[in-house]
Amino acid sequence: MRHSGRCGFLATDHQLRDRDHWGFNAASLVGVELSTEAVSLAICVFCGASQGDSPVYTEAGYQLGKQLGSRFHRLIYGAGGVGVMGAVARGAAEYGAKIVGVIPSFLREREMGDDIPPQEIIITTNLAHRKTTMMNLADGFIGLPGGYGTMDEMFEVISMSALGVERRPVVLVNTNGFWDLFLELVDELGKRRFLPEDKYFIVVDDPAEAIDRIEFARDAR
Ligand SMILES: C/C(=C\CNc1ncnc2c1ncn2[C@@H]1O[C@H](COP(=O)(O)O)[C@@H](O)[C@H]1O)CO
Repeated sequence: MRHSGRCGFLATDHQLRDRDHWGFNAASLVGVELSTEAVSLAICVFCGASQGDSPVYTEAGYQLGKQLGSRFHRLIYGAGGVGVMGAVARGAAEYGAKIVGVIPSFLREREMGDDIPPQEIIITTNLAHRKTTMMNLADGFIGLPGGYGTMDEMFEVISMSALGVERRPVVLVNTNGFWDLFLELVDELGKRRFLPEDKYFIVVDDPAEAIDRIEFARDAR
C-alpha cells in the first residue's frame, strides 16, 4: 500500500463546484489526500459480472485495480464482488485505492457477493440511474471484457463521444483480443457509412496503458 505519507489537502466547496478549476472532475478530490507529484483521477471501469472462459480476464481486472491503487486513483465501478468486476475491486483495494461502487438494489444479492472489498456503496433505483451516477463521478472510462451490461455501458459513452457531448477519454483494454469483434463491427459500420470515420475510443493491450492514456488526457488539458 502506497497511500501512507502523502501530503494532502482537500478541495474546497468552491473548487468542487467548478469543474474547470481543475480541468477535470473535481468531485474526484472529495476526501482524497493528494501527493505533490500525482493528482487523483476518478476512473470508471465497466466490465463483466462473469469471469469469462479464461483467467486472463480476471487477471487483467486485478492488474487494472492494482494500477489504480498504485497511482492513487479512485475506482468507480458497479459494486460487484464477482467476475471481472470483483477482480478489479480486489486489486484496487489491495493497493489502497478509494472505491465507489454503484449498484441498483435488485442486483445487490446477485452481484455483490460475500467478500466484496471495502468501498463506499451508492444504491440506485435501476440500471439507467446506476450508469448515469457512475458517469457523473468519472474523469475517464475504461472498458474491460464483459457481457450485455458492459456492452451497453461502453456503447453509451462511445456514442455520446461521437455526438460531441462527451469529451472524457474512453479506453478499451483488448485482453486476449476480446474487443476485436467490436472493432470489426465498428470498421464495417464505418465502411457502410453508418458511423463517422473518427474513432471515439482508444484501444490498448495492457491495463497499465489504459491508465496512462487517461492520465495523458488530463495532462494535455
Ligand atoms: C439500458 C438498460 C438496460 C441495458 N442492459 C444493461 N444496462 C446496464 N447494465 C447492465 C445491463 N445488463 C446487465 N447490466 C449490468 O452490468 C454489469 C456488467 O454486466 P455484464 O453483462 O456481465 O457485462 C452487471 O452489473 C450487470 O448486472 C435499462 O436501463
